[in-house]
Amino acid sequence: MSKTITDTGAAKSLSTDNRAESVSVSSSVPLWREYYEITKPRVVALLVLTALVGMCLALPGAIPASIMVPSIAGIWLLSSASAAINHIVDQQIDAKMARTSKRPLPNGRITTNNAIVFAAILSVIGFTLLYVWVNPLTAWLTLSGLVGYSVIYTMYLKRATPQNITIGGLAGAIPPLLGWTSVTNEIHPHALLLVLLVFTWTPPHFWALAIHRRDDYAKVNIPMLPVTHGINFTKTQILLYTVLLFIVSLIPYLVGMSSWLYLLGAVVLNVIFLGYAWKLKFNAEQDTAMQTFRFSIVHLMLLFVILLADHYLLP
Ligand code: HEM
Ligand SMILES: CC(C)=CCC/C(C)=C/CC/C(C)=C/COP(=O)(O)OP(=O)(O)O
Repeated sequence: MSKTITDTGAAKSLSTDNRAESVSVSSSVPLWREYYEITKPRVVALLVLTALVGMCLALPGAIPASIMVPSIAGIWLLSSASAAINHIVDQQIDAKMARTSKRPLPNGRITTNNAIVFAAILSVIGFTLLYVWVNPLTAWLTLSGLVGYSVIYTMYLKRATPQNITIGGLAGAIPPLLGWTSVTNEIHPHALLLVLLVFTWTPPHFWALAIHRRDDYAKVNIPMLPVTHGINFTKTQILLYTVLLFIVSLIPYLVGMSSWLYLLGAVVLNVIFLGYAWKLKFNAEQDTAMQTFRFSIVHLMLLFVILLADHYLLP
């Protein structure tokens, strides 16, 4: 893991599985950082935040550390493993897309075999932590998230249908339920509501980026919505999903799960999101799609932080 390698343009053109061994490349980036990178750390951090909030909302008081620590670690490890598998499966298309061409696998800085071993180790440790120290329900549900993302979405849906991310989005939406089942061992309707929130948020989150990166996806024949149905149609879908997200965001207040603080936060965040989606559809500038994508991340993060604040400040 301590081997240092260099990144020259030559590495990019190699196409065998032994790229990292066969090329002498140098990079200022240590190897552990390359492994860290294939876990999609920032995506997984937000996923874990939603799991943490799901966990905290399941009980009125504090969560015992004996459950919280193995649960968060297990969800983190299995999500990271699924991201690493996504990097392994997608390395050929990643090599051809501008956004992803510098990733460690297409660049040969990590070999396929080493990435497989890495993902397997993370998976086994993560699953064991959840199964032994949390509960089997959470372990199996988290594993279904891994299979949903790295097998069903990445290997099949992504290449098969422009609805890939609406269906595949379920895997990314499941963490709040995982947090909840960690402490209660049951599937509660309120946890499913949190899943629905992330599920409805995913299409505007991703399609905003897909508009910006449309040509990348077209180049590698990935049937993302802007490629198959055009940019205008995608913008309409984004706008409709942000309206739907607005409505879904009100439900936690309407069913008495959260109180006025959450309602206030949800309304403000969704008005802003709707504003971005409106601008994207009717008055877009060069950077509006990327601004919408970036705001989607802030939106989900703040929405879940506010859910948490509401839960503890206004019990
Ligand atoms: C099928 C569902 C999803 C798709 C297709 C998707 C797609 C993407 C893509 C393509 C990127 C850009 C990554 C990059 O440039 O490296 C991204 C970034 C991001 N996504 Fe998603 N996403 C999905 C679900 C989620 C979920 C459920 C979360 C969290 C709860 C999430 C959080 C993030 C974050 C935080 C980033 C920014 C990462 C960074 O700055 O490096 N995404 N997403
Ligand atoms: C166990 C569990 C809960 C798993 C969580 C699944 C997970 C990590 C979801 C993240 C979704 C995501 C970033 C999709 C993008 O994949 P992409 O291949 O379309 O994007 P890319 O081109 O950037 O690789």
